[in-house]
Amino acid sequence: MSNTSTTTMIQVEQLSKTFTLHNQGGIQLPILNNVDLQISAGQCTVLHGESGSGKSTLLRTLYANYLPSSGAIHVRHQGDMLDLATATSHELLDVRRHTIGYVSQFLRVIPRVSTLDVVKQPLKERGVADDEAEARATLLLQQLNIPERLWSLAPSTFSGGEQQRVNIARGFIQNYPILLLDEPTASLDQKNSEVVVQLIKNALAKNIAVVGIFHDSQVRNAVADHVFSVNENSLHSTQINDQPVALNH
Ligand SMILES: Nc1ncnc2c1ncn2[C@@H]1O[C@H](COP(=O)(O)OP(=O)(O)OP(=O)(O)O)[C@@H](O)[C@H]1O
Repeated sequence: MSNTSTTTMIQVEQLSKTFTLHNQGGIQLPILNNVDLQISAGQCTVLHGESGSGKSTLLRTLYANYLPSSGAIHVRHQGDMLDLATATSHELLDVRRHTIGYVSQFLRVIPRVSTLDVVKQPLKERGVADDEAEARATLLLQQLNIPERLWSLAPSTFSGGEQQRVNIARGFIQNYPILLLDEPTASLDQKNSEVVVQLIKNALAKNIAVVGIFHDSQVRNAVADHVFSVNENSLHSTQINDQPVALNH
């Protein structure tokens, strides 16, 4: 599943994140402590660790949802390395438009916006012609088994699994060089999980760097090139003689 490219797409250095609970007496919650991590093009890095260890916090910090307390997150953005910890808000928006895609577990639904438009939006924002955006959205919705009768409806009334698939279609519609996936198969049945595995493999074949959290061990083992253990702050390869190593928790 990986190719030979080793272009570094994200270099995390000594990243720490402490939450301060301002409405609870200013209590400090240290979550990430001096994390070092390198993410390469064309490879899938899985964040692993027990519940509450900080996997989602790390993923969100890589998307600049959270500002690091200290350390650096150097991202390859349009040929240069940009530190998200010190980037301007304008630069962060540009990174999100062109370089990093993020698929959260839950779709943020906008009332009255159709499924097709929700999926097309990232391409439209980049000025891609409507017929091209529509063709790509249609293909992804078909692949993800969203019935055509739902495409013109706003996804607010959809089931959890349908909403998650719309969100995945939206995340995969553009070939972001870096794709962050937070439990993309959490609400999906096996058939649709397999579609997501295939989409991830296709992305890796296009040299996209994927970072994900997958509680489903089958999905994790099917896509992981490396596992980053958030508890131990260590990165290890999962490939031994081309056989992924099973992680049982
Ligand atoms: N915005 C926030 N403010 C305060 N504390 C937070 C915030 N986000 C996360 N935390 C805390 O950080 C810790 C790590 O949470 P996080 O969601 O990153 O864990 P996780 O490893 O993804 O867990 P799970 O596998 O259960 O989803 C938790 O104790 C959580 O309560």
